[in-house]
Amino acid sequence: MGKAKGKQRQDKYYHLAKEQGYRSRAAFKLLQLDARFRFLPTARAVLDLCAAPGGWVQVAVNHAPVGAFVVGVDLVPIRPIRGAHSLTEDITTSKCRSAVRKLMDSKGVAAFDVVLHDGSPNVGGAWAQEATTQSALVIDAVRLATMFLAPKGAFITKVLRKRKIKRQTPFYCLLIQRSQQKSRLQSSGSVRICLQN
Ligand SMILES: C[S@@+](CC[C@H](N)C(=O)[O-])C[C@H]1O[C@@H](n2cnc3c(N)ncnc32)[C@H](O)[C@@H]1O
Repeated sequence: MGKAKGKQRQDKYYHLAKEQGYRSRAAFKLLQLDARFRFLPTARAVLDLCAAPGGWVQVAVNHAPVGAFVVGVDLVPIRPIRGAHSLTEDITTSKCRSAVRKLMDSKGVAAFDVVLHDGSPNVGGAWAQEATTQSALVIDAVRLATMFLAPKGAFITKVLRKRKIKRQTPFYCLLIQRSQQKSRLQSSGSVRICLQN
């Protein structure tokens, strides 16, 4: 079964996003995660990987402290969001890593307190192919998180899980980086977020 399109996508969260000025219904997934884990209110620097059209970036700007350094990265350009920076880059490339580092250096930022990843491959089609490509993106996001996350920082990623009816269900897990071993990420819990009517 393919992804819902057009009117089928216009559920409660689609309308709420329109009402509240969010660019995507995905914004409510991050709002639910933050309501549960409270990682944004103390985040002075947030990196959002695969961020277009920018719903999560909007949530990060609204819920992180005023003046926080918020960066969204995507293959496609993100329309400007007040209080955020954006990079048009492929997160699987070293060019992207260099661009993020350059922007951090220009602002005197040493690490991100929160790294977010809501990436989905830009391909329609077979579930297995989409899930495999999405898993590869998660690995690239973990690599970037390992590189850029501050000690005790939070990394949030989307992982697709297959349901009985063969549709993908986004599944988000929260990982916290260990403070004593900066290069290791330790899972501190996971949560499944489904936006339902
Ligand atoms: C579900 S959307 C993200 C929605 C976003 N969290 C929001 O709230 O607006 C998934 C995004 O992943 C991006 N993407 C897929 N592969 C990518 C890659 N290799 N590098 C950067 N972005 C990628 C797509 O361009 C798409 O914009």
